[in-house]
Amino acid sequence: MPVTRDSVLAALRRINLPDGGDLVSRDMVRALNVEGGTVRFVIEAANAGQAAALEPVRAAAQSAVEALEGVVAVSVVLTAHGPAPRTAPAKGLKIGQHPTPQKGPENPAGIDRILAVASGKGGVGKSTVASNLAVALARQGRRVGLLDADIYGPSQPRMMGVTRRAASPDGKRLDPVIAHGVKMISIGLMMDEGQAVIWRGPMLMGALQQLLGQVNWGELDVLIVDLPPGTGDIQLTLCQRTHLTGAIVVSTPQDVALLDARKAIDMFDKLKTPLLGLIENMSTYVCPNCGHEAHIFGHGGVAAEAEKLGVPFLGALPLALEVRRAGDAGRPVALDEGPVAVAYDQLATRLVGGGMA
Ligand SMILES: Nc1ncnc2c1ncn2[C@@H]1O[C@H](COP(=O)(O)OP(=O)(O)OP(=O)(O)O)[C@@H](O)[C@H]1O
Repeated sequence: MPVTRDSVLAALRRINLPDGGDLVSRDMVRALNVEGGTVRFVIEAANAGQAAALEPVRAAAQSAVEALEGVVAVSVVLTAHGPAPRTAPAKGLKIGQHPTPQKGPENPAGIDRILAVASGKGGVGKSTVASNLAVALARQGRRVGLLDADIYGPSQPRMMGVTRRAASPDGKRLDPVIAHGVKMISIGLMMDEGQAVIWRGPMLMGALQQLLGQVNWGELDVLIVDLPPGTGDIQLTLCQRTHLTGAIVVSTPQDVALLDARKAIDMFDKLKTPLLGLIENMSTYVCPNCGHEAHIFGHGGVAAEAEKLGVPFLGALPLALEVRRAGDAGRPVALDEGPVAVAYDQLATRLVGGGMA
């Protein structure tokens, strides 16, 4: 018998909440979607504190739905309706200082690999790729960190759906926040939205050094670093102060983006950082209404460039409305099913298979 919306709701009515009522009577089930044997829904708590306490309820809801006849896969996400209370970093820890001397390149203890996601030009989807790749790797069971090194324009808090501040229990080191199974840190977790960072190069370099070394990353298989666009101080600091496993360069197929991508590639070459490959983002657009395929920014230019340079072409990612929506909603598209999620899963598989993540 195929599973229906009603049978899912009936199962959820049997999940009681610690403070009375059940998930349905308390109106906490959102975005219930039943497609074939796949069931997805969101449990929406009133605030982040309640959401944290409801993890056992989420697990019980997942098991109850999985047990229904006809169910093949279940995805249950716990979110908070309101923003979490902002806790300022403890006194004594200030991000933003001049760099401290370092003997040579070194990786923070416990981090096996560091991958940089870079682009020459802004707005080509580098942060989108970084967050989705992080999530796709975490879904494959890798222990993943995500460092938002775009100090002037941090976008990972929004893309990963984090509104709380990073805490520093001892005033010396920061705890990363955990979102969608990924440990994340960003200067955006220490500032109010709309507040600007106005630092010169040395301060940026010092801040990056802190975000790498003064964060309780724990054991990570891979740390993904979302770089700012271009070829500036942050890129230089990362390449010179760590042993980077390698860099992935994201570009759209447009000539003007490729021109800048070439500069980023040249920079990694000069800094002796291995280039793991190129990704073509916003490659094709398939109209959801008529199925017509359009190439808004061109198509195939990045693959051709990769061939010319003799570096791997890691894949083409479509221009899709759900990618933008998912980024804005703080829930990377790679968390769900669908063609874009499959593309990210394949990219993650390729990197894991090659020992790069
Ligand atoms: N494949 C895609 N399909 C649809 N929208 C996309 C896609 N990739 C990125 N976007 C959207 O394009 C915008 C820019 O993407 P993103 O912030 O990832 O680019 P960026 O290269 O990191 O930019 P910046 O230079 O600001 O760091 C975002 O709104 C994002 O949601």
